[in-house]
This record gives sequence, C-alpha cells and structure tokens, in this order.
Amino acid sequence: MSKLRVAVLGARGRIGSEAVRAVEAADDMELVAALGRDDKLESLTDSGAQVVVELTTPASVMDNLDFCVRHGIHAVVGTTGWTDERLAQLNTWLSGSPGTGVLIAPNFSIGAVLTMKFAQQAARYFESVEVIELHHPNKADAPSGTAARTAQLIAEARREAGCAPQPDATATALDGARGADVDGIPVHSVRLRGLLAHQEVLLGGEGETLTIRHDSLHHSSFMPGILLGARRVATTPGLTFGLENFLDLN
Ligand SMILES: NC(=O)C1=CN([C@@H]2O[C@H](COP(=O)(O)OP(=O)(O)OC[C@H]3O[C@@H](n4cnc5c(N)ncnc54)[C@H](OP(=O)(O)O)[C@@H]3O)[C@@H](O)[C@H]2O)C=CC1
Ligand SMILES: O=C(O)C1=N[C@H](C(=O)O)C[C@H](O)C1
Repeated sequence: MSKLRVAVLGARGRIGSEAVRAVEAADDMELVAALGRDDKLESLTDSGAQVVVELTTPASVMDNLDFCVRHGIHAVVGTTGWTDERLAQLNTWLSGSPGTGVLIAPNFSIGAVLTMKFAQQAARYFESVEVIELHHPNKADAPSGTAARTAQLIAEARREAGCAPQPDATATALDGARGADVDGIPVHSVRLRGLLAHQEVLLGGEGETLTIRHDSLHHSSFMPGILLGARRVATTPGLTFGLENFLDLN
C-alpha cells in the first residue's frame, strides 16, 4: 500500500520538530516536506504532499491554509488564533474545493480532549466554573486555544441546561484580576518557566468543588492525535473542528 505523503509547516518549531520526527517514524507515512518561515509554499505542490500538518503561528496560518485549500491539499491544524471570522473565511475557501478536508484541533492530546468533554458534562451541575491554563513563557498567545474552546463548550452546555449566570459580586480594583471573560466563563492564563501545557477547570457548588486537571509534560503527548488527524482528514471533506470528531469517546 502506498504511504501517505505528509508535509509539516513550522517544522523547526517546538511542536513542529516533534511532528517531523513522528511522521518520519510512522510506517504508513512519508515525510515529503518540512518547511519553515522562509521556505516556499510551492514545495508542497512540488513534493506531492497529500496532507499538511500546520504548526506555525496565528499570523501565518491563514495564508498557509489558503494555499493548501486552493491546491486540494488536506490540512491538520494545531495553530491557535481561531475566531468566528477566520472560520467563516476558511469555510468559504473550502466551499470552492469540495473534496478537501481541514481538521483544526485546539489540542491534539487525548487528556486535553477528555478534559474538555468532562468539563462540558460537569458544567451544568455547578454554580461556578473557572478555567486556568498554564503554559511555558514562550507561548505566542493567551488565553490558549484549548482554554478558549473549553470555556465555549462549558458556556454552551450551561446555556442548553438553562443555568443562571454564575454568581460574582466582585468589584474589581484592577483590570484583569478576574481573568478574561470567554462567553461568560472566567479564563486565567499563567506563563511560567518550567511548564509546558496544563489546564485546570474548577467547578464549585454548595459545599463542594470539582477540579479537572490535565498536564502535557512533553510535546510527544500531541503526536498520536496529529497522526490520527493526518490519517483521517483526507476522507473527511470540509472543516472539522476538534479532534474528538475523529475519536470514539462514548
Ligand atoms: N493543537 C495543539 O495540540 C498544539 C498547538 N500548538 C500551537 O502550535 C503553534 C506553534 O507552537 P510552537 O511550536 O510552540 O511555536 P514555535 O514558535 O516554537 O514554532 C512555530 C514555528 O513556525 C514557524 N513559522 C512561522 N511562520 C511560518 C510560515 N509562514 N511557514 C512556515 N513556518 C512558519 C516559525 O519559524 P521562525 O522560528 O523562523 O519564526 C517557528 O519555527 C502555536 O499556535 C501553538 O499554540 C502547540 C502545541 C500543541
Ligand atoms: O502553545 C502551546 O504550547 C500549546 N498550544 C495549544 C493551545 O493554545 O491550546 C495547545 C496546548 O495547550 C499547547
């Protein structure tokens, strides 16, 4: 059977360099291009890449996906910075290239995907919910894509269950003291040398709290999800948001 021809964009970055090694080690894949900021996107078409793994920066990802979709190259995207406007733009591009698949995964690690699912399940049963994400200080953005997605999922679950807004009578003396407001859920970002990627969801009710915590201790935690995404995206046309769509979590 022929191997899946995979290219990595952002190949010299923290997660991109790990993805290069993971693709090289996969028996069913061939790494056909490993590109950095100054490399030409035409290398993707020249090398016959079928799937691109996009691990660059929020400033670069849209141009890269525009190129991929125009050339019918499927993409597995870990890069953060997704807004409704960006998703709408991507969907417009995809509508002009009906066979092409794009997976955007706010987080590729199974533990983080489960954290989001568990938080979504628990959200309706507690009066208060807050999200704390903790990352290395070189991370480009805050809050993390995972925390933003977690907060959105929690907010949706609470709306569907008819929950009241959570109580918070604080008069803040300093801007930011209560974190960022993501769809009504406070999200706090910690940047600390020594950390990699961590998240806690704190839920509180009368006389009890529940904490759901996940720790990515090494970039290897993201690799099974990236490889799964690369194997599945070519047969899943259109936009898929979240690795959970490729997992059987029931
Ligand atoms: N979804 C997930 O599970 C995960 C997502 N991420 C996300 O992935 C992204 C990258 O993170 P990280 O590896 O830590 O960041 P790094 O800064 O370490 O790596 C980004 C790399 O992308 C390169 N780059 C920038 N622009 C382009 C371009 N136009 N074409 C090709 N390469 C380019 C950079 O090159 P240069 O150094 O020359 O600027 C750099 O090597 C972030 O958005 C991060 O949040 C990270 C981990 C897991
Ligand atoms: O930049 C990182 O490191 C990570 N980025 C993603 C995010 O913003 O959620 C995924 C993970 O948290 C690591």
